[in-house]
Amino acid sequence: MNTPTQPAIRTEGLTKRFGPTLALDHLDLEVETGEVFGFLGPNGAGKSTTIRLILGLIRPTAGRALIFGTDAADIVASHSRLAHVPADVALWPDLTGAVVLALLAALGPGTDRGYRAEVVDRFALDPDRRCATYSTGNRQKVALIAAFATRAQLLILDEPTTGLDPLMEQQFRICLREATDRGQTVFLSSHQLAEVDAVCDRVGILRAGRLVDVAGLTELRRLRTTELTATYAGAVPAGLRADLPGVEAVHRISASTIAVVLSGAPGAALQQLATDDLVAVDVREPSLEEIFLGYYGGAGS
Ligand SMILES: Nc1ncnc2c1ncn2[C@@H]1O[C@H](COP(=O)(O)OP(=O)(O)OP(=O)(O)O)[C@@H](O)[C@H]1O
Repeated sequence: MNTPTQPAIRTEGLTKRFGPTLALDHLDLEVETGEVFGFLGPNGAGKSTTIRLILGLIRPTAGRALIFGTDAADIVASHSRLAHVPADVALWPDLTGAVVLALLAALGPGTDRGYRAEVVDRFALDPDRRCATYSTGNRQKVALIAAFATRAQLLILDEPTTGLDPLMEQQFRICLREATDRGQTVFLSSHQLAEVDAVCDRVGILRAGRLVDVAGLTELRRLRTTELTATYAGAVPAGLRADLPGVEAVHRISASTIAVVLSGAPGAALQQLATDDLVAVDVREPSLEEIFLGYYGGAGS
């Protein structure tokens, strides 16, 4: 049974090789119960491979994945605790949305039918239509509704909002919040940084099959670079203050203004700047997008 000490997901040296391709390389990851964990990475980084391993759809080359302490290879036991939305939702074309929802409810770990009806309304899904007539976004809605209506302890969502319009994305966020309020854990793979920024507690960043970082969003921002613009009462000093602690780059913006990129915490540099004859200082945190470009830039995926 589930005990509070077991993480929702734990991977230990999880590795998958497809012939010559090392899709996932010794992934060690823990997703705590109750958190919304964002799983990010560029195309081909190994996100879907990780999810398929966690779901027991493919077998690891090495290592293992545990769902609340149960090996992912024990499909029946691990799937009694999770619900899943795949990146490409395929539905039975001749069944209506309503019939598919009933079918998925019968397969899953238990469904709250009242809540499901509410979510069908919120997502403005017409459940009486045949799935063959649904757009990509509508198929995604069916899978999302089915997952959100379960009381599964873990929701695994692979790129869940790619086909949704902004209004529906908003509904998605509401459902997600309600799920976490109920104590459900969410593992969310996404390319959409704004979404991750809005909903995730922590993120794991995957690149070329390797985990490059796991951090809380605030921590991630703080640990990366800070952009600082300093305007002097007179001309900027010779040397453009490239001697400040943590300086990565300095640019002259005008005769009296410099832009400084700092790595790490900006406190020490700010202290030194305090002795300069400044008329204005602007400190800007990098956006999530800039942070990820920093991670993804260079060697590619
Ligand atoms: N069945 C397979 N056979 C061979 N190679 C595969 C297979 N599945 C995935 N790969 C390779 O493994 C690597 C990781 O792919 P994966 O689909 O996990 O990436 P991803 O991060 O989900 O990418 P995307 O964001 O594009 O969905 C890629 O190089 C991919 O080509």
